[in-house]
Amino acid sequence: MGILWDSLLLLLVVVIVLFLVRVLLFKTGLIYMVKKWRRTIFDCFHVYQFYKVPEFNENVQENQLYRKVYTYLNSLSSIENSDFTNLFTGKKTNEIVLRLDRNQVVGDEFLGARVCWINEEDEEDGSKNFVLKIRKADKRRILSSYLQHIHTVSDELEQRNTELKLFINIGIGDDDSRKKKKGRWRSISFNHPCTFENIAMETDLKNKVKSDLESFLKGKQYYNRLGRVWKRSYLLYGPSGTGKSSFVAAMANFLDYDVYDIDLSKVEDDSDLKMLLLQTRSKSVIVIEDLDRFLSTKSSTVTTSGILNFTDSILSSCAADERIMVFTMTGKEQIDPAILRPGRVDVHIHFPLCDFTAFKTLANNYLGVKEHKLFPQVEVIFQNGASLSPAEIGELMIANRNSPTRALKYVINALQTDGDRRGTGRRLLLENGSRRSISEEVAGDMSGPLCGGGGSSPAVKEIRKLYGLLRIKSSRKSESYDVARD
Ligand SMILES: Nc1ncnc2c1ncn2[C@@H]1O[C@H](COP(=O)(O)OP(=O)(O)OP(=O)(O)O)[C@@H](O)[C@H]1O
Ligand SMILES: [Mg+2]
Repeated sequence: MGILWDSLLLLLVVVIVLFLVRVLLFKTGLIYMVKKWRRTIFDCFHVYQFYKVPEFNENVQENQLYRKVYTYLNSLSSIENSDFTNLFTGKKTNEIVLRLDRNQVVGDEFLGARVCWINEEDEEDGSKNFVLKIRKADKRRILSSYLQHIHTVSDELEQRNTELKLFINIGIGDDDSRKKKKGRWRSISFNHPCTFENIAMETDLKNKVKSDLESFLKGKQYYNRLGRVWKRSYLLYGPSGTGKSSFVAAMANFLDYDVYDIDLSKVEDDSDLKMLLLQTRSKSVIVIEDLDRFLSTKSSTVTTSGILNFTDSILSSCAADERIMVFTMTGKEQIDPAILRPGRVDVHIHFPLCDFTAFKTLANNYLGVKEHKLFPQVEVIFQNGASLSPAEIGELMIANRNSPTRALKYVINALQTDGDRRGTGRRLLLENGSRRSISEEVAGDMSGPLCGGGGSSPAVKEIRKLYGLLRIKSSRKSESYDVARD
């Protein structure tokens, strides 16, 4: 009897002690330490194999697998259990996304096997790798199907994530760029709202460009059969403020392509330009803005032949395909014809100053006005040869959007005082070397929201800042669309 009581008492004591230990472990967080020790002890009885997935290959070209692993790991719920995780706001309101921090470990399970990923980042040269740690005993059984699984999941996630990216190149001398292993492109989300519908442009021309882009998208086999790289190049030329950059954004949105905006002033030399091209991804629009201005600068380090090689040398066949290249410039007269020859630049699109049709599109888009009693007057002014850029007209309309009549009066005034590019007005302006900008003129003459302090409103300043005082005369009669060759 006494032994029975003793045993029961002992059992009770053991249960109480176990309960207290459990409370202690869970309340204090000691449990995590215990788990860690247990894992370390188990690790001693296993042989592991490591696989490294570097961000770039030896030519600093992006490793596609790295991007897939990145997408996959950041979708795992176990990322929460990593010791250090970054929190970012997501695309939706109140959404928070988790991102693995550098040199952190995240665990995963596949077909009953446990694997680990380490997000390695070298502090010295900035190179990044994912390292997969897998038991040798499991390797043969799961490795290839696990990698396949990562491919499938990340492809699905990427398809769901329709966010486009804008890449900009940084200079060799910029902050951490000496750490060459990080590559030269930096990206941000590309949220430009411009679509072809927003652009005031001949409908016919717009449709031609759209169908050209559509047939490009479907043309993989066709290009392959011809033995040509699957890419297409466009030249957008015309005066400032006529919508060239907006058109590039509309193209990217139409195609669902990322945009690579090459800042030539940050390019060291021709071979640097080649490296930048090699580091671009497929399904992208590669833009070089204001090419004419850059090539006319004597001090530029990138040469015409560098641009030629960039557009169609053997090198371009080594870079990712399914690319659109776009060059913008004010006029193509000064450009070496070799750069613009068919094959290098397939389509030339002229962006003229506003005509009456474009003006009506702008009035509809900006003011919601399809017809107005002032339209005939505006039409006559355009017929007499006056014109402004869509940007200038658009700014006046935005600033007066609450009153279409006032907006149209401003536009009429601006066209009359400043729009005659062929008249004496322009010559005088050039001779004097200075003048009041259109908006200042308008503000001085008319009442309205723009009038505060003789044209010092933000809209006026903006126009002046953006488009300068002297603009280049454009030939409005030129053929707008010219498919150079395909
Ligand atoms: N054809 C157009 N249709 C609608 N909006 C336009 C058009 N052209 C210009 N705009 C408006 O004017 C502004 C400036 O246009 P954008 O920057 O595209 O001109 P740009 O031709 O690239 O000028 P620049 O040669 O100075 O770079 C944009 O906000 C755009 O909305
Ligand atoms: Mg532009």
